[in-house]
Parts: sequence; structure tokens; C-alpha cells
Amino acid sequence: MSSTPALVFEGVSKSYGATQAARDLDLSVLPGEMVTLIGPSGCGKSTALRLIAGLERPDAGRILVAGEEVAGPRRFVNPEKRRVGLVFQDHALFPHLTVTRNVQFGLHGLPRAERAARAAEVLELVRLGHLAGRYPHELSGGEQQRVALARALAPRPAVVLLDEPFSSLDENLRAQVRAEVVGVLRETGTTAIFVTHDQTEALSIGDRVVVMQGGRIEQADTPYRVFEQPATRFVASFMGDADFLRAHVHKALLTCEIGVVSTVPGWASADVDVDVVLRPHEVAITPEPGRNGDGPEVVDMEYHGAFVLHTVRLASGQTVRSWQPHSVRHPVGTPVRVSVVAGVTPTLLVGDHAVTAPPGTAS
Ligand SMILES: Nc1ncnc2c1ncn2[C@@H]1O[C@H](COP(=O)(O)OP(=O)(O)OP(=O)(O)O)[C@@H](O)[C@H]1O
Repeated sequence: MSSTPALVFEGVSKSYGATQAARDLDLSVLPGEMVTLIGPSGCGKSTALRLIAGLERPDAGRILVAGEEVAGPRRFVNPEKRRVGLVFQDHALFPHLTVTRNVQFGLHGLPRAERAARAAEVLELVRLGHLAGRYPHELSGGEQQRVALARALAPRPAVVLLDEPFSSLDENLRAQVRAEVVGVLRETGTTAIFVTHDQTEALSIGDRVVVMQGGRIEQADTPYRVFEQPATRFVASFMGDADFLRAHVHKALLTCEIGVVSTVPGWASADVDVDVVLRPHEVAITPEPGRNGDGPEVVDMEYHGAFVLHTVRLASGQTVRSWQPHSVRHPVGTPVRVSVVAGVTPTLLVGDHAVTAPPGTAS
């Protein structure tokens, strides 16, 4: 496999009037890599896709697809000339064309026999060969999405862009179609950029997750690091539930309102205030029946089926959340002791940024 990146963004910016939809984006995507793009509404995900597809021109920076500059200060390659395939949320199939003709649509440069052969090949790949003669309205939503994928793959693009491809499908179908689409992309070693609103989807299908906010990339990292070592306060709160407690590190011990949280190796000479990020699965609670005085107390219990989310109010008034297995249900009002699950190394923040070394030293 070539080591030339399938896609490169170099300092790419794009504004619409006063709105900076993409700010100085840098990203390099390897061939075969699957990248998920996530962030709140309006953070610039679609703009990033539109820039790659050539539906927008960057104001600054360069974009390369498979080593070829497709957008830059002196160059702009039209969408149809880029080696980029598109799959949208609403499938965007031509209603008056059969499945085969829809798939052949992107292959106009080829001789007729080759077009037919390639369309048949990609329809087999998405396991829809038997439905080649049908029209889009004769297909289920999941089948339509597989046709859209076949059409995007037919011209052998260097990158396939998928803009919320599963969001119009109902929840049960979504998991199945997602598995099929991801399977085909993996099987064919296709480089793919997925835009999604769904944190679990972003973490489960991405080799890398790119978290955006306000037109910027906050973190581009493996799913594990994005979740377990968020780079910023925003990433910590956006990718999963998180509570933030004021804390202090002294003599390499991290303490906060709930007591000693963990040791912080390498911080022996530090004496600093930080915020500690606690996720509900990292917080343990133990009932203290009959305890007197003010202390942590369950103020909410939400049953989620396999797990029960307990919200606990600490003496300071701040709340933390704790996931418990489904059989553990501490009713509202239960006095509890709160601690951090053994072995957890929580993320520490100074201001809005995660720190791995005491402030003022090289991290
Ligand atoms: N054609 C346009 N003209 C003016 N402003 C635009 C245009 N397209 C996007 N924007 C603005 O640019 C910002 C980024 O929009 P974009 O569609 O990229 O966000 P998004 O992350 O894809 O949002 P969503 O998740 O809601 O689809 C938003 O503030 C949006 O209002």
C-alpha cells in the first residue's frame, strides 16, 4: 500500500462572511484509514467535507488528495475531476434510474462494457447484485444506502466522504447497515471520512476521531485517547459524560473533595490547583446507612437497562455521576461515600487544556 497520504489538509481556512467555518485545519489521513469527524452543530464538519469534495474553495491553505493538490492558492480542481466519492444522509439516488444505472452514473468516461462490468462488481461487493434492475423506491432505506455506497466506490476514489450516512435510518437498521458499510470499506481498503453526530459511532468505527469545535480541530487521535486522554475540557465533556472537580496536587498526590484520587508520578515537587475529569464509570459509590451530618447523597437515579446512572451531590453542592450495574439501585436520599475506581488515571486540566506534567515544566 502506498505511503502517500490519501488526504492532506495544510492550514486550511474557510469563512462565510464573519463566520469562520474552518480555521487553520491540519490533518493527514493514511490510505485505508477510517476517520470520523464529530463536533456540535455548526462546528464545521460539513464545511470540511465540502472543501475536500471541491464544493467550496478554501480561503487559505492547501488540500491534497492522493498526493495531488486539488485546492491551493493557485490551483483548484473541479469536483468531478477529484478522486473523491460522496455518500449523503439522504442517499441522493436518481429516482428514475435503476440501481445499475445509478451506479454507472459516475463512470461516464468508460466504455459501455467496462461500465457494466464495474457496476456489477461493486453491486456484488455491497451484496445487491440481485436487485440491480430495481428502482430506488423499490428498495429499503438500508439497501438504498448500500447503492449510494456502490455508486461512490465505482470510480475507485482515493477517499470516500460519508456525511451522516446512517442518520436517516431507524436505530435497529442503523447498526446493521453501519456494520455492512464499514465492512465493505474495510474489505476494499477504502480511505473514508465519516461525519457523525453520534459519539459512540465516532468511537466505534473510527481508526481516528477528529473532534471539531468552532471551525477548529480540538483533537485528532485514536478513539481510546480521545476518550481516555482528552486534550481539552471541551473534548472531555463532548465525548462522553464527564464531571469536573477542583483538585490539588501536592507531593504527587491528587486530592479533591472526595479525598485522594490517585498518585501523580512525576509531580513530586508540584503544589498546584487543577481540575480533575471524572467519568461516571470511574466513580464508585458505597452506601453509608445511618450516617449523620452533611455528606454525599444520591439526588437522582436513572435506569438505563444494563446500567443505572446515579447522580450524587457532594457536601459542596457540586454533583458527580456514577454508573452502577443494573442490579445496584440506591434510591434518592441514600447517603453514600464517593471514591474513584482503583487503577484510574484521571485527566487533569489547567484552564481548558489537559496537562500531563506540572505546569511550567515541559510535558
Ligand atoms: N453557505 C453558507 N453560508 C453562510 N454560512 C454558512 C454556510 N455554510 C455553513 N455556514 C456556517 O458555517 C458554520 C459551519 O457550518 P457547517 O455546516 O460546516 O457545520 P456542521 O458542523 O456540519 O453542522 P451540522 O452538524 O449542524 O450539520 C456554521 O456557523 C454555519 O452556519
